[in-house]
Amino acid sequence: MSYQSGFGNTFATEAIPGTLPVGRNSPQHVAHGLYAEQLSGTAFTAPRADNRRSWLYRIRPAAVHGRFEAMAASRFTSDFQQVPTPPNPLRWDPRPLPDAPTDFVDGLVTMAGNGHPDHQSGCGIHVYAANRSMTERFFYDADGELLIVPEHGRLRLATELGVIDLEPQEIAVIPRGVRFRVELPDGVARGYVLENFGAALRLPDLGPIGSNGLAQPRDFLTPVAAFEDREGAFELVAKLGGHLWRAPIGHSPLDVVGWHGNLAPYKYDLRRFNAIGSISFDHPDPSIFLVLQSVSDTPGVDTVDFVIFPPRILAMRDTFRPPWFHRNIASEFMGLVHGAYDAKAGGFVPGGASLHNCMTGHGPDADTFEKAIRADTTVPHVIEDTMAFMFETRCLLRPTAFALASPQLQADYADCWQGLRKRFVDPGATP
Ligand SMILES: O=C(O)Cc1cc(O)ccc1O
Ligand SMILES: [Fe+2]
Repeated sequence: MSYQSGFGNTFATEAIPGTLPVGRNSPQHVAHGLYAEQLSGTAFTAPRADNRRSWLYRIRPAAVHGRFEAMAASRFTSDFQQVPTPPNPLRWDPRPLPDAPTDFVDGLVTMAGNGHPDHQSGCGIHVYAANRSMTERFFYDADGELLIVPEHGRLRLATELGVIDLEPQEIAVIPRGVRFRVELPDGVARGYVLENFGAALRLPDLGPIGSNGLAQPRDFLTPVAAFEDREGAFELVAKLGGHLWRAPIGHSPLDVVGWHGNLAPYKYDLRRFNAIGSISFDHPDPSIFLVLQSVSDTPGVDTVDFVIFPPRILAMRDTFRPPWFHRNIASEFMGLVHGAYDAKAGGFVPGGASLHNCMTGHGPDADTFEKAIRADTTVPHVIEDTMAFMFETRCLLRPTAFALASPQLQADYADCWQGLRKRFVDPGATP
């Protein structure tokens, strides 16, 4: 498997030499009898720094397929108004792996979200559990870009623009509209998906951190061109306007022999993240762990942030080192892909999830608190074997009816704080 390195770079790649036209995009005749097709991911007139588009040279244009018919209502949805959103902290155990044959698309269920794809704002948060590779079936999401976070089992993402091999602790991003299928090299797979309806994810500015640190551009990998020349009775599934549609297609749409441009899928190994933290005192805001952001029209207030909590060393002295108790305007959906999370002694396990919505009080559980106030903060504490993440949103994250009725929802989650006894000693009170 080979990749091209760099975030948002303009790439040029061909699986057959001489495929790409030189000095132009759409010659009268494309090499090898291919069709030229542009895929644009931003408005044609978007500023150059934001503008994303690629030119695809393919065996058949994307328009060659049968008529789309609506699929039955699915648990993979953009309907976030199904039920009122409770202010309770919510936490889920991992979803069991399926017994019945289930591919990646069938295995997607929506946990929460906000906004709507019609308005290009907000996001859907989904989890997948699958046990069957897609072979005769292809998918694209016109509603949003997909950030895939595997937790269990590897994925092979065969996309129009090339093949990405992905394992837990890595992530992949598939741009809006790019067709792909998902193979499961381990036979089973489970993980999380962020469907970003807003502006394409980008690397944050680093401000005073300087020109290096956090996720570094060269660690983002985009596949080289790879194509399939396959014919058969296949199916193309699309998500548009919050609904799933299916059309018959007589060939593999992964038939792009060469492409150039800056709109392309990519992967990133979260273990490459260069964590920055406090080396004096106090626990910093989690924005120091920002990997990718979808900026909104309000400066500094993102539609959605992808944040990770990677292995790191806590050196802060005379400090309560775990995350503080807090209430935020932002809403926080968390998942765990490896190990344990330092704010929760138990109950939050790989494949599980939690949701702390706007202004819902939360923080370290009672056990973590007790340990942290006893810790010797003159010595560094090495946090190893961990990889938690957060999808943090500007707007309320509304759980679906499915998520709230799920048998994996932990009825007793809020109990983890109820043992935080009163410690107050009023110095003015008579003993
Ligand atoms: O709630 C959480 O565990 C996520 C989180 C971590 C942190 O270090 C600071 C704030 C925050 O919301
Ligand atoms: Fe939080």
